[in-house]
Amino acid sequence: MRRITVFGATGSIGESTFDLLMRQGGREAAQVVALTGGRQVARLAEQARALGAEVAVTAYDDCLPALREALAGTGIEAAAGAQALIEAADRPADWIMSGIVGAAGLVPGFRALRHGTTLALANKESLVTAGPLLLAEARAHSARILPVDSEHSAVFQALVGEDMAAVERIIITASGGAFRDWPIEKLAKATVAEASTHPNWAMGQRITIDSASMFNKALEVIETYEYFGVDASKIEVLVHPESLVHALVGFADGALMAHLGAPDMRHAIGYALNWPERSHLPVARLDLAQIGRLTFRAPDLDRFPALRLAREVMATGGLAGAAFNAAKECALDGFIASRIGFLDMAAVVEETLAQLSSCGGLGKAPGSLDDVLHMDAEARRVARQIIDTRT
Ligand SMILES: NC(=O)C1=CN([C@@H]2O[C@H](COP(=O)(O)OP(=O)(O)OC[C@H]3O[C@@H](n4cnc5c(N)ncnc54)[C@H](OP(=O)(O)O)[C@@H]3O)[C@@H](O)[C@H]2O)C=CC1
Ligand SMILES: CC(=O)[C@@H](O)[C@H](O)COP(=O)(O)O
Ligand SMILES: [Mn+2]
Repeated sequence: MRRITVFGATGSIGESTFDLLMRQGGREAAQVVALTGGRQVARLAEQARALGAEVAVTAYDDCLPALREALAGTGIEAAAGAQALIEAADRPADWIMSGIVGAAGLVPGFRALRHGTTLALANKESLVTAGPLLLAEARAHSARILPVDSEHSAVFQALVGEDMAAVERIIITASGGAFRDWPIEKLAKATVAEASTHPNWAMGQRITIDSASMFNKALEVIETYEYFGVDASKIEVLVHPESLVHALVGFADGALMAHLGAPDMRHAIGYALNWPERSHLPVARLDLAQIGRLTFRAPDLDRFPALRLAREVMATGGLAGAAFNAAKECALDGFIASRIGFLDMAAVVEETLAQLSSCGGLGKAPGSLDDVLHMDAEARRVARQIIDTRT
């Protein structure tokens, strides 16, 4: 039986993965090795029981007693903390979902690659912060990374059997998020509750707010750049409010291959789970006659400066992606805590990059994961200082 581990099992990606595993036969069809979560230990224990996992891991030490209690008498091991996440990554598995949110997902996923696993990568931050290192690690250990972010899964699918040399452009779509049509004056006063509602997708709060600020799309442009290895000038963002076309690939002969599907992450997760085959998935089928029309427009870089910053990050290269992501995570924390306003998030990230750039070293290629983690910590320190001066 295939051995499977899910990092971030209690989150939005994790729950969709859990749903598919259960539908595909649960413990009868797969040997579930490890399930990991954070504070939702009751749910983590429930999932571990349902799938007969070998071990359940919470990221937080103070959650361990509750997890142990919830798993008492089941024979399922309970563990906690950063080291336990690494040990979970070291348990041999054929397929691993990387579904932790934020840079916290980098180390466990990176570690799993050394065992030659197939890593289904939802955690876009891994590629943004350490793309070249991650891909090199996969190559070194004959491991495989399959993209799970909906746009990147769509591009991956459009590229099957194609020659990368014939790719003229990659277009990833953006819903435009909660504030697609808001004027800039209104954006300045946007609340956390308003930013936490996505027009089309049901996702975790952090990516939902990133979608509203377009930081999600900014991360995804860099993710495209790192994963598919195309020149930054070939990557375009297209606002598509319906979120039915997920990406398009343009070829040398002028053909545009589009990927369409319902806004349901079980498609991209299921594709990675069943790859290289396609199996039935419980996602809605599109009735295009009923839908009638699809709309597209160019993104507005004045209201959503994150997209402009992503271009600067790609031009700088090296450790700029790690700094960008870390500053963005701190700015997002600041917004969620109502310490800074919605538009301040981009200002904090831009200022952090400017300060780090003036110190030099932002464009230096990381020699190891330690270099990435060091830049991550440094960018958080600078971003927090900037947030402090604004509050
Ligand atoms: N949701 C979606 O549809 C999509 C998500 N993605 C990407 O997938 C990743 C997960 O997103 P999403 O599922 O929305 O996020 P959620 O916030 O819904 O879930 C995050 C998961 O990670 C756990 N977690 C949180 N913080 C930590 C930490 N510091 N260390 C270890 N585990 C932690 C959470 O545990 P707990 O909840 O128990 O505290 C939960 O299991 C992100 O990188 C996101 O960008 C990409 C495309 C679509
Ligand atoms: C489902 C998925 O892949 C998300 O990353 C999605 O792209 C978010 O929607 P936005 O297009 O609004 O950022
Ligand atoms: Mn996406």
